[in-house]
Amino acid sequence: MDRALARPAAQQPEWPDPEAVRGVRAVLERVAPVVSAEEVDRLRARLAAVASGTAFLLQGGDCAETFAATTEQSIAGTVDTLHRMAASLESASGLPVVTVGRLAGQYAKPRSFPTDASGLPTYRGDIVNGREATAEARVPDPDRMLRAYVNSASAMAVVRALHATGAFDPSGAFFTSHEALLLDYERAMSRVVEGRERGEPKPYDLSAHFLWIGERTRQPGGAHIAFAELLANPIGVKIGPTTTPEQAVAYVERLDPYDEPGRLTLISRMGSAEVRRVLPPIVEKVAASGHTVIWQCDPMHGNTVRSRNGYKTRHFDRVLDEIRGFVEVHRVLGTHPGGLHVEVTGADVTECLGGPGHLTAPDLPHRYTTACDPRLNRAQSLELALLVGEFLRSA
Ligand SMILES: O=C[C@H](O)[C@H](O)COP(=O)(O)O
Ligand SMILES: C=C(OP(=O)(O)O)C(=O)O
Repeated sequence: MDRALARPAAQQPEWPDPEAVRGVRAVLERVAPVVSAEEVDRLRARLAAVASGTAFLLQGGDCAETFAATTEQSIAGTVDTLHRMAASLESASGLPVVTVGRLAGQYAKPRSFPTDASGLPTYRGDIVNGREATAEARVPDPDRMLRAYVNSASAMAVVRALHATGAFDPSGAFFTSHEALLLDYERAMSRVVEGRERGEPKPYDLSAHFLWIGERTRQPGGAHIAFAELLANPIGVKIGPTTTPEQAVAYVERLDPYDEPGRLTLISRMGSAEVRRVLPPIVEKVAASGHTVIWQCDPMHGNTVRSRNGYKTRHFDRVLDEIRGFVEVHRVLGTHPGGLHVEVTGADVTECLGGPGHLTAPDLPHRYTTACDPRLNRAQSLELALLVGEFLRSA
């Protein structure tokens, strides 16, 4: 693992005190994991069905969880929203839905610029620095990794308790995920587990069941892909509009060398204007490679715009249109439009435009609380699931 992690790693904080980072890593290397290897294996088995076309994957939650907002109420709101979305998708498509939260660990954010509009170092998620606009808050603090671990473990305990009460269908097993971005944290949460995975001991990143590599850190020569290559977890890779079919095949060959359905999810986030043009040659070339990946649509990250009153936002109609394009592409090519990856919350926020409340730019300031990118609110999320269910039924 050390060799993989010695490669260039994009989007890492410049910790002021490397010795303190080593100390925190040493603590995290000994803590009880957030999830278990058995649960990770169970998710892989469920994802194998998605890859082979007999199930659907719904993944969603906050863009950036924050320590302050990791409350029982907010977790329950997100979990409930995802379960309701899953129920709509399941009844429309006739396929069982595997539900994976972007929660209990989604604390690190890749950013477009190293500084923000006021010239301060950018906020990189609560696991790295503080959101407050002061130079002091923005200094990367390795102790935040300990707080992220504690919050993730307590969020996971809330998730388990919610499911234990019988409030949700017990067959709708709930798994967790986040972007494997902050390598100091992810490596420290990895544990070599004996006797699994072809009988060989293999590292599991037990900070979550499913980890993905983001659009900004998927460089083939970089540390993130090399790290993911070593893990037994199911892995996702975000692929944006600059991805070539050859690059997609290279990811598949490296990250799924034994062609194990459920191991790799390619998460396309092309934007509604590009999906119908860019995705088909990628899908064709990957299909021709003989590997069975999960094709998942992230209709959020390619459709971000700035509103005229200065808010980062996304329009419900563009989000929906990217999903429609994604489903159309797969229907034409005979592949399975296997999943949806969305930024959603159970709260009644005003961050994305359109949808059932017909939100417009002047509505955005009312309840714009995201720590990074805009999320669909509960009503928008449920409407989206209903409409996507219709595409899946009629396609
Ligand atoms: O969630 C995705 C990225 O972290 C986010 O879009 C980056 O946002 P920025 O362009 O404001 O840095
Ligand atoms: C950063 C993210 O997306 P992307 O890597 O696709 O930009 C994300 O999903 O939080």
